[in-house]
Amino acid sequence: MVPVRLFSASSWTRLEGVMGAPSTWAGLPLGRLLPQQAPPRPLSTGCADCTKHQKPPGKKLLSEKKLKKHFVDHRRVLVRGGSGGSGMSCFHSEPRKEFGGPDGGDGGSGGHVVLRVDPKVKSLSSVLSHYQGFSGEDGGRKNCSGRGGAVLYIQVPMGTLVKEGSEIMADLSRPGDEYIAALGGAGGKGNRFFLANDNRAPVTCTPGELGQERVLHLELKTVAHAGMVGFPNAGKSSLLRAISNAKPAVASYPFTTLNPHVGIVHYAGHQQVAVADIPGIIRGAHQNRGLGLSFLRHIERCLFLLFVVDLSVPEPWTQFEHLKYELEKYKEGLSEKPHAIVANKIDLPQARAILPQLRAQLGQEVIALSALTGENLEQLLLHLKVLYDAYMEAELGKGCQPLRW
Ligand SMILES: Nc1nc2c(ncn2[C@@H]2O[C@H](COP(=O)(O)OP(=O)(O)OP(=O)(O)O)[C@@H](O)[C@H]2O)c(=O)[nH]1
Ligand SMILES: [Mg+2]
Repeated sequence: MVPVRLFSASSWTRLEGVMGAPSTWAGLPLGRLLPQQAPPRPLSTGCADCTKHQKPPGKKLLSEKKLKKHFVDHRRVLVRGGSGGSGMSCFHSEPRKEFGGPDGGDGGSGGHVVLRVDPKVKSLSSVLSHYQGFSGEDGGRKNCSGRGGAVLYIQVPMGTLVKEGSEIMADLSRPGDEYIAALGGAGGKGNRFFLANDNRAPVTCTPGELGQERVLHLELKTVAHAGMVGFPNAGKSSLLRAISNAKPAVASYPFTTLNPHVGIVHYAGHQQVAVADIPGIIRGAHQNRGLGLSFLRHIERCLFLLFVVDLSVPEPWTQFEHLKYELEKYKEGLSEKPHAIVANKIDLPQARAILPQLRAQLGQEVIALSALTGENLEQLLLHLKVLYDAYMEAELGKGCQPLRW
């Protein structure tokens, strides 16, 4: 199947801002927008006119370093369910009705605290360190039960792993997934509850229970269909920019990308493949060299991998071997995932010369392309679709619900 659009596709990137607004309107010089000599005003007219000449508001693109501050992939959270309301102790009172009997209502139960996946949330930065659920209301007279506490939802990004101690409690990897982080306490009983044949006028009522209290560790592991793995400067971010409209920073120095970015590639029939740009890996990353292990876990969740090799270096095939080695050292079998090898920077003259040698060394299909000029990007997009279709088929064959974007 042929992709609908090659260079433009809707996407989301981690907390990335909207492109900056143009500095002048419609290319007009500022002098033409503002009168040369403003006529004297008889009265102050506020800013209604001045605002016309102000720059239209627009969000600035966040730099990768600022983005790093916003991108949080670990959080320790103390969650406490809401307390139950207390039961009531009172007696029915009505004119000319003696001994009306106990009519104290039960307290409402406390609200749960629930973690819920919101696809719009991209990092754990919005998750606070402490949550207290809503308490239930106390019971009332005339057998009225107290209102139960509302559920408190904490929105988390897709791919959040919930751990208690070292035990994994939940893996929230699909939109709408929920996990009850803390149960609300049960409401207390009113004195009506204690009415019995041998006790016609109980005064006993019980207080509501406290909500459950837990300390949870939330860990974000990016979920995408394809993960781009490569050395720094291999051109991963440039490639993601070329195939989707995600806008990760591109620069000629290593470790430009500090957080994973996800872009969406659109195909015919509203099919969307999510591709993640993972920060560069170097030799010894599993020993925490370079950016180390902190982001290798983002690769774990990707369903298939795109190894991006830089054709401008003298022996590009060693890059592929080192990448595989690092992945294996991090987690056994990680490099065995379905993958494609992408050789970038084919536009450079030395790259064309070295390509046959790379193919011979690897003995596998290599997609040679240029993220800069757009040469041969179609082959990558077609291959991506083949990998995606194979995954969908396998999941549907197993009776599982495949990950759709
Ligand atoms: N000639 C040429 N240069 C490229 C190509 N793709 C990327 N580059 C350049 O290579 C440099 C690194 O590109 P990036 O996309 O930032 O590389 P990266 O793999 O994301 O790097 P890190 O974020 O540091 O891991 C930039 O100067 C790009 O302009 C290409 O196809 N041809
Ligand atoms: Mg990058």
